[in-house]
Amino acid sequence: MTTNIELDNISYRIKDTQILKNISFKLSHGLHILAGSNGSGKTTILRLLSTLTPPTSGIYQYNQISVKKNRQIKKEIGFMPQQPNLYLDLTVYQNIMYFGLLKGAKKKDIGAKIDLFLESFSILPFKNIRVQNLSGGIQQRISIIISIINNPKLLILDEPTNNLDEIERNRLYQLLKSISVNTIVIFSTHLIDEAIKHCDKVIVMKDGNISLNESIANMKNLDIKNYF
Ligand SMILES: Nc1ncnc2c1ncn2[C@@H]1O[C@H](COP(=O)(O)OP(=O)(O)OP(=O)(O)O)[C@@H](O)[C@H]1O
Repeated sequence: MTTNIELDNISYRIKDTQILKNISFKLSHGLHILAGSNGSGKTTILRLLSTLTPPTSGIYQYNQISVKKNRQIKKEIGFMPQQPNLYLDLTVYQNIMYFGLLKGAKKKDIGAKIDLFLESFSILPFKNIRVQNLSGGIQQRISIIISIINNPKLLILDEPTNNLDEIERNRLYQLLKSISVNTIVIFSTHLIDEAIKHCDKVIVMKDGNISLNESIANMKNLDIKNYF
């Protein structure tokens, strides 16, 4: 079955501050960019999609089932947070294995894929190094690998292009594009002009609302910057 998600009238408030305002949209497979200026609500909506943050009101459905009633879906979601959240005293291999097992992947499947992923992100030599000895950029790449190691049906990445050079970013876009053939992939980025060339759909947030939700094919006469 093709995965789909639907947000219906989702709001999120912290004390008296309304951060997300009555957001509704549907997503199915494909590569989606989430854009918007600083503070527009991108991280908040991505955390909500990942189920880490529950909405204050509204309904979030995953394959027509409320996520509140279906804890199993957490295993079908891959999430890369804006700041890597790794065990610093474990090695790269141990971190990926630990989080992969937590997400329900099998040890032998993780073992079979790990070197390929490390190689494709140019970090294979660091496989057995403790994370505390590695730069933020390398930790970022480990965090991307962790988000995809369990073959998620919904893959969410918060600013995955941070700390990556142009070659690595292009490799990432290709990887996400190939995953998105049968997976919902959504990522936030500030590199709109570059990322838009690789994506199927763009969602723009402005002040906690969705100001644009459009397929790239229909964007020809639209200037995305007008929606920021
Ligand atoms: N814990 C909090 N308490 C109060 N306000 C918050 C809290 N977390 C986020 N906000 C506010 O919610 C709004 C949305 O924040 P969010 O981090 O989702 O934006 P963003 O689009 O991801 O920004 P950036 O591009 O800078 O990462 C901002 O105005 C932010 O200040």
